[in-house]
Amino acid sequence: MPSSSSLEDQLYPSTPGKFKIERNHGLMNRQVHRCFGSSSTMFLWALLLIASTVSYVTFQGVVDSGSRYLSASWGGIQWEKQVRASAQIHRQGGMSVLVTGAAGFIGSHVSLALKRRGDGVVGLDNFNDYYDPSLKKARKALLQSRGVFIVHGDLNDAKLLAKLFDVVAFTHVMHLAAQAGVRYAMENPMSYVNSNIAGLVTLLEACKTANPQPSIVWASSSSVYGLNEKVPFSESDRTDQPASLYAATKKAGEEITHTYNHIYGLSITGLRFFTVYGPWGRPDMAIFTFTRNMLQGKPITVYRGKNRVDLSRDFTYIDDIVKGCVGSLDTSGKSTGSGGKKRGAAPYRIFNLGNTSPVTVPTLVSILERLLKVKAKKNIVDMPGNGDVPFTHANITSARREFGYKPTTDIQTGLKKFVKWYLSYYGYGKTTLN
Ligand SMILES: O=C(O)[C@H]1O[C@H](OP(=O)(O)OP(=O)(O)OC[C@H]2O[C@@H](n3ccc(=O)[nH]c3=O)[C@H](O)[C@@H]2O)[C@H](O)[C@@H](O)[C@@H]1O
Repeated sequence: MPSSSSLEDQLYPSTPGKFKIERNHGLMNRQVHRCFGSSSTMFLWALLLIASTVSYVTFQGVVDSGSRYLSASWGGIQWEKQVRASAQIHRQGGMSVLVTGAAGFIGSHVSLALKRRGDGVVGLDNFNDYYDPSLKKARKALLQSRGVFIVHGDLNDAKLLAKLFDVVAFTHVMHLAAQAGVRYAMENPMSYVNSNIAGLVTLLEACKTANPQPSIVWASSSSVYGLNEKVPFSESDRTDQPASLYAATKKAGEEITHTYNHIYGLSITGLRFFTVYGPWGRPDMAIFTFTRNMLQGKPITVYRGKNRVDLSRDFTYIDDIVKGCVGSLDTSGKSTGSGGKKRGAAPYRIFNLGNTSPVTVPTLVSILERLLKVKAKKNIVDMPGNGDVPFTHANITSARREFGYKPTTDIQTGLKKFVKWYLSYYGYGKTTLN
């Protein structure tokens, strides 16, 4: 039978602030005695207290795990069935690919292309509101109609990633989830750190632990070339003078993936995309905002570089990028590690995926004017120092040599396809395109 002092010990364990506690002891003793009267009733009260504490803790546990399943949209038998069905391979020698950012612009296109040729595809996306999530939901519906299931979850959810690798032995990961946009990094820097650094590491940790380890192809960016002036940009050019935090996080991603390749034998391919555009594109990008504003009769802001030089971009059409992504996956080579241990050297590759024909922003606007039959109201302003670079231009020799990458869509053709999609998606009815 515990003495009253042992109960007091539980209430007031020995601490460095002993003097104060002893002072309170007397008071506590008096209160305890007033409440409990005799030592036997005190014991009963003690039992009751312990029992209620235990049942409270147990109840909290149930509530916690219950709320995780209630709030998380993943887990359960039905969910696992959907994941497995989506990952099913329907061609000989096919692969099962986890596509992160599958409800995004490039992710949705790559997912569809892989599924179309018979590969297994499972998407992962957190459907954040960096831009209108209804567009992401529409892409999701499209993918769902083609048999691609998108898991609603976050890259930083290590438990979810472990579960996914538990349910499916993915052969490849196409990592396209990221915080994109060069200028938004001034507004919300931490979102870049969360997605492009922390999220990337969480994913790599899951990949390194997975057995078998998948091969990883992931989205870097042309922005890593930063303030370089030598054109066209080659993969071996310096990438140590980024102009935005976005670019810095992508550059960091290249270093981080190198570490995982080196230590754990993960096969890694980084793709430096050059201003990708096309149907289902990103609403934060210039082609999208220009089109929207011009159709709504609103002005557009056209940035201009130093000495009134026009800015230019190596705008690359989505279908060409998809071919580059699929080519990278097909030639990625295997990861060598298992159980978190490296068993040999694995490929580490970086490729530019651009169009090789830069176009100035004013030229872009004039093509849109012709296609939309609208005269743009242009505000021409000096390029603010918020992350932009004056020009980009890709050298694609490496990607051509490794997997026959050869962009075939010029800006006129690509913009025509984009505008056609835009008009139909946003209900502008039938417009004949020139
Ligand atoms: O290639 C890349 O690495 C990057 O391409 C784009 O970045 P950016 O080239 O800046 O694409 P846009 O935001 O569409 O801008 C295209 C051009 O239009 C200009 N622009 C943009 C917005 C605007 O209001 N006015 C304007 O003149 C920009 O200065 C730039 O020269 C993407 O937003 C990045 O996520 C991607 O990583």
